[in-house]
Amino acid sequence: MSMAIHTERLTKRYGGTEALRGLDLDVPRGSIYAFVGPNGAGKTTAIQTILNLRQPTTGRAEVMGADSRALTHENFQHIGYVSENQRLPEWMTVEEFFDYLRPLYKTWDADLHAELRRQFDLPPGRKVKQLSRGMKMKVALASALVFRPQLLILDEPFTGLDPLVREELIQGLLDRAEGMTIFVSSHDLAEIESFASHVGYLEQGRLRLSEEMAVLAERFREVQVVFEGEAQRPAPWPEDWLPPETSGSMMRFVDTRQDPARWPAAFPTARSIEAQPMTLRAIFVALARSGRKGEQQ
Ligand SMILES: Nc1ncnc2c1ncn2[C@@H]1O[C@H](COP(=O)(O)OP(=O)(O)OP(=O)(O)O)[C@@H](O)[C@H]1O
Repeated sequence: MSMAIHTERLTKRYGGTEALRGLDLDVPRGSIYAFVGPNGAGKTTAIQTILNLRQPTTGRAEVMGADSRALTHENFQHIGYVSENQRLPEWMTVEEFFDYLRPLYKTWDADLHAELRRQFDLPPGRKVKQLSRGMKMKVALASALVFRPQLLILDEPFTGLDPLVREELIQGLLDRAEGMTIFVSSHDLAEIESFASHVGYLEQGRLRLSEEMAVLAERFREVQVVFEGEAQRPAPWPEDWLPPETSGSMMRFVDTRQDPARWPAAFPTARSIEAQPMTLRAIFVALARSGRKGEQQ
């Protein structure tokens, strides 16, 4: 079966800015795929191109087996999309908005609508423009879940929301996740780490890594080396170790292919070598820092 999302050498140029530079992305069906990366890495551009809201400069994308440039109303019956910048019809009440959407979807689920309304505590008679940011995101998410899409694409759904609202949104999402593919871009790494099955790290329009979250967590280790005297780095520095930070007799680096057997040979004058697992946030910071160093070289 095809991937939920598949892109091949996707590029997108805005004038002189290359937002996507040959993006090859595969999102397995049924996964909860976290799409992360520094500001300006191209996440929103990738999402908009995948959804045919923007045209690629070169390359192609497929969504649930269909070419992104040929997506029809029929395809969008199975694709939900919620974005941080989404505009909702401010002049409508919450209920009018749902009444407006209902006839557009064959798979609209009235029971699920009632359930979401209860779970998210949506005020049916309130005008959208009078809702708080968190409430608006709940309305947007409910409107994307209620027709039971096969693929749900979320672009920064948690930005600017308080921790309780985030928790409620995530719960609302996970309660309905079965059988669905969820592709979510976010900077809220602690939240993302708690529920994503896969992660892709985008850097300057290209994927630097894409894998199962558990594999990533197993692969990355922060290694701290304390030396007898001055810290000494091996030459050449291994390619799969991120650049070290050194202070006096101490060195810290990230081994991206956890391989403790190599450490003693690389640091013959070490007094101690200790390694720690890393959170997704720590992995992100290490990758972003090394990406920035790479840019400066
Ligand atoms: N409409 C546009 N016109 C010109 N440049 C754009 C446009 N939209 C995005 N860009 C540029 O393309 C690059 C990628 O932007 P994009 O918004 O896709 O990144 P992002 O990863 O979603 O960033 P963030 O995490 O900050 O939301 C950036 O350099 C941005 O300035």
